[in-house]
Amino acid sequence: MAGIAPHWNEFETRDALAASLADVVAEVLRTAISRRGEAFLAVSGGSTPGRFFAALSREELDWGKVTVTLVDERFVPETSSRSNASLAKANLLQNAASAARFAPLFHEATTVEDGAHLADSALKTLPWPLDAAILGMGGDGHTASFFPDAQSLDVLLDPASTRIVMPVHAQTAGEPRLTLTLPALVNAGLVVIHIEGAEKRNVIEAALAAEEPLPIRTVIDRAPRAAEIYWAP
Ligand SMILES: O=C1O[C@H](COP(=O)(O)O)[C@@H](O)[C@H](O)[C@H]1O
Repeated sequence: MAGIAPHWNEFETRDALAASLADVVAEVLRTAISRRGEAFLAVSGGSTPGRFFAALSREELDWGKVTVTLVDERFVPETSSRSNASLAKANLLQNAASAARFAPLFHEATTVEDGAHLADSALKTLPWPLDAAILGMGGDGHTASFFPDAQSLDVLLDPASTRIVMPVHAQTAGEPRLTLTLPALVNAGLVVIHIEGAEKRNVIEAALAAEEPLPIRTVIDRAPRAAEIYWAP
């Protein structure tokens, strides 16, 4: 199923991208606060969002009315260097944004399945839909934790899923993971795919051209509004 074509936003530098994306997301959060009294944002982990986090953390808005969660997480505690929660807390929930509430995906549990149930219940109490989902993408075409080799990928990408958080097992992912489901992500008011470098641009262009979609293509195709791709070399 081909969906709405994404909209490309291209920048000469990664700093320019970060500043522009931070301005856009801050405005989305301000508008949500004025419309419904609160705002809800999901961000990615990985190596890409650092500059964006730093710029967004300095935006002036009523951060006390903002809830921040993650699009995905490794099944590791915040003490791990691989924790996306610890990355977001150290880089986004700083400066003005230190007043925001953080809703983690990781919960102490014996299995990632139990942890995902705990996260699902906790996140169901939050003000859905997301106002903005800021996705990244790996060089293999995964986004959130929708890895091409994930077990039951079709369940994770089920547009009719009633789950918000699901466990993920994928050989290429390293440890087990937790991910927001496809509907939880694509129904955000703003869906951004933040990628940097020629290699990732090639991956996304190939995914958009290919017959057999990679997970990134499924997310783009299932978004009810055009996904916004933010790219810099
Ligand atoms: O595993 C992950 O990787 C992707 C991409 O990360 P990057 O280091 O290539 O920027 C990220 O979007 C995702 O949230 C993260 O868990």
